[in-house]
Amino acid sequence: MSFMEGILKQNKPVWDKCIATTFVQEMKEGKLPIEDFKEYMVQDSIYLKNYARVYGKAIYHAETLREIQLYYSILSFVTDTESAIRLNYLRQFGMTDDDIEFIAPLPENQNYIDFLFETAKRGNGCEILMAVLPCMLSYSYIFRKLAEEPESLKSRYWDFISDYADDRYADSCKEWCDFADKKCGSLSEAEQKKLESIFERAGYLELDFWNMAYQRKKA
Ligand SMILES: Cc1ncc(C[n+]2csc(CCO)c2C)c(N)n1
Repeated sequence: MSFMEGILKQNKPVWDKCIATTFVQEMKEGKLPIEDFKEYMVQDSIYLKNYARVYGKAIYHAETLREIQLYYSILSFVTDTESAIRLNYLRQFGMTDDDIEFIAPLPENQNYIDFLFETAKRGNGCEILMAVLPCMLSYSYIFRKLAEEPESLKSRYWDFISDYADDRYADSCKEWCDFADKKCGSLSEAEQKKLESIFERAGYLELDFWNMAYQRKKA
């Protein structure tokens, strides 16, 4: 089993917990109140802007031109492709990316951003890669599972679900895993353990993010 295959296997339980959150289940069923989805979209816009900043440091640590090209292809996905549906929703809410600049991140979001920045500040290239990968890989895993369920097709959020469940997106995830295997797969066991713990930590922060809107409602 390759380094990344091992990591994916280890992290499936956390990603399944993400699927089981009230937020994700209600999104699949189409029952999620639009106000909750709005809060998620606004928070996610803040998150994505900060997520993109971490790639600056990843590129700084890059060892080859190929690596730089891979990082900026991911970055353009974050700021352009991924943005299309998000911007569409923001428009429906009467907002643009400029409005996002005035909104504060909720604590769960801030925690995740702090973790990304902390890893970017102190970590090496592999460590930074482990912090940013779960975000991409967990979404493909979660949304492909959702899209398999017929209920999702009828959900008002189907455009959002199908976007991340896309086959081309899954292919990109496979490429990013192959890259991570090449970059980090031959490190010492101690170093790989450290990378695994960073990846796992990011997975739990993803789970907190999914629980965020629901937590607020309960409070
Ligand atoms: C909290 C949070 N976590 C993950 C994603 C998903 N995501 C962020 S960047 C990216 C693709 C990079 O090519 C993907 C799939 C999100 N939107 N918000």
